[in-house]
Amino acid sequence: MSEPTPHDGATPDTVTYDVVVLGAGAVGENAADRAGRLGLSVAVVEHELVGGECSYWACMPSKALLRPGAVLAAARAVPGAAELVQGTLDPAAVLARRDVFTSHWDDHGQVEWLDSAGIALLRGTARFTGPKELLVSGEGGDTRLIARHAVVVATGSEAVVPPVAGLAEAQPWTSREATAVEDVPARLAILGGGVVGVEMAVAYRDLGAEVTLLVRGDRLLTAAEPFAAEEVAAGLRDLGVDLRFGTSATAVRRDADGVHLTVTGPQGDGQVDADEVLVATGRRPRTADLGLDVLGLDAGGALEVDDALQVTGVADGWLFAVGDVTGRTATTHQGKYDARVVGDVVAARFSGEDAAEQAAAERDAGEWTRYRATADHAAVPQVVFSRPEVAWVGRTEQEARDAGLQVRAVQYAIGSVAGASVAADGYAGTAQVVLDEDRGVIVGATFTGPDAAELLQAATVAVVGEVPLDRLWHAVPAYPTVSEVWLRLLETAGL
Ligand SMILES: Cc1cc2nc3c(=O)[nH]c(=O)nc-3n(C[C@H](O)[C@H](O)[C@H](O)COP(=O)(O)OP(=O)(O)OC[C@H]3O[C@@H](n4cnc5c(N)ncnc54)[C@H](O)[C@@H]3O)c2cc1C
Ligand SMILES: NC(=O)c1ccc[n+]([C@@H]2O[C@H](COP(=O)([O-])OP(=O)(O)OC[C@H]3O[C@@H](n4cnc5c(N)ncnc54)[C@H](O)[C@@H]3O)[C@@H](O)[C@H]2O)c1
Repeated sequence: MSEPTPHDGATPDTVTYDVVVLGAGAVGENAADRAGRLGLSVAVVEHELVGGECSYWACMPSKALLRPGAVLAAARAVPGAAELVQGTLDPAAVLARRDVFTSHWDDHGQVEWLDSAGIALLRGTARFTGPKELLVSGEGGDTRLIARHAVVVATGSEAVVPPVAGLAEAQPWTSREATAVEDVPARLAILGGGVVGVEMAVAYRDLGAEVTLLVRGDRLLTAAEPFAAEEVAAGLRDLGVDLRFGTSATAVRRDADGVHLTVTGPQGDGQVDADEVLVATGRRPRTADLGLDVLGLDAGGALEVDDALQVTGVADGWLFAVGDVTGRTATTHQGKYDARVVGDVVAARFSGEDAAEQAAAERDAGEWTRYRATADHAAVPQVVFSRPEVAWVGRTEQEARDAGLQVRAVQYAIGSVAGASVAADGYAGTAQVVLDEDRGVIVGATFTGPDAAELLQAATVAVVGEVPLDRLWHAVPAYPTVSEVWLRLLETAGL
């Protein structure tokens, strides 16, 4: 391994590493790990908790909040078990289990992992002072940090609070407060019908809150198939969520009785009263304070990258970016995929003689090689852990048509397969594949229903592998499983 060294002739608090990763979220951690595998020295800089948003305020705590309600619903759908499941969730026990998943917001375990992987950790806030040069401001003072070869920016994203009169002053929740809650409010108002709004509406209904979900458009989850969004809307209403489409908050005020939202919608103007208001109106890349202007880049914007995750418009090929900060991926799994790619690219390009073969392979790399993040364009999986769950991969029918593909969408009611009827009485869910008629392959798939997420990987393999339908016909699903829907989809498609 090439050792980190004090910078020649510089002050003692200047350190140099081959590769510097900014941000130790799930994505930065993965990039750092792979970049170091061929011997480069790697440091990550982190100013909050090692593990980032996903571990402490996003994926893990939100799924820990959602899982108990899903289990309860599953038990209630099976007579014999249903009779034993009485009452509602125990919020204190749900939150206690959530606290275990967040390690009580202590990053000790993740720091140990960094250490075991040979990655140095610098605690503090990083800011560029020039190409490959950063200032890290931490509790112990400032450190000049030099990257010998490459910098990978993985600083993530943060919630946007829209400019609604009085909203910021009313101290709204973002996803951070919603996932780290200690006392469940009796009434929660949510702004935004995207993934965060939908998941938190389910979680807080499960925890016993009255939930009002305000959606300015006419549908939920705009990236999903319209039929899936409609099923989620019906599911929220069944749970007792007050779901209002075409409704915006125009002013917000907090007083001793809680928060009061002035809203305008199809029924005219009105007021929604709640104890807390959750803003779930999207996120922006964390680049505002990174000093990007010294590199000639726009502060506050996403860092645009190519398929090798190299930032476009920066000379000499030393700057890379991955994860939410790129605006290219918005999930942990896809960000980590890009992180594996960027780590391999950096290791191959900069490890010198130790990696001559890899360097040549990387130089000549094309689509679907380990050095190019091709799946980001064609096969991104997404799961919304709502009730019903929604899982999709690849293109929606409309996206495929917009891309000029000749497609046909084929649907099947999942509840009609034997495995689903065993899994739950009244299993409600839909499977759809989008078929490219010219090539005879699947370019997109969507599943709704209990545990729909677990149907997704088979679809992802089919899309990434561009498996011809007449070969897929030979992939026989076991009986009686929910996956049998694959056979029914192919039969419906005419095989
Ligand atoms: C409520 C919620 C639920 C979600 N659920 C899921 C899910 O179930 N599945 C899924 O795949 N995705 C989910 N996501 C998305 C997922 O959380 C993000 O895609 C993922 O966290 C992005 O990882 P990242 O490493 O790019 O950024 P982050 O996790 O935000 O990490 C960036 C790190 O950089 C640090 N940092 C920033 N600036 C600096 C600086 N200047 N100096 C030093 N350190 C800095 C930050 O402190 C942070 O630790 C969810 C998001 C939300 C909000
Ligand atoms: N299960 C998962 O994978 C998961 C879970 C949660 C979040 N995430 C990720 O986190 C990201 C952020 O989620 P999100 O739900 O905040 O964003 P989003 O972009 O999914 O949804 C934001 C919603 O807010 C609406 N909106 C925007 N501005 C508004 C305004 N001024 N007033 C009213 N409504 C407004 C939008 O129309 C949209 O419906 C997503 O990209 C998602 O991929 C993933």
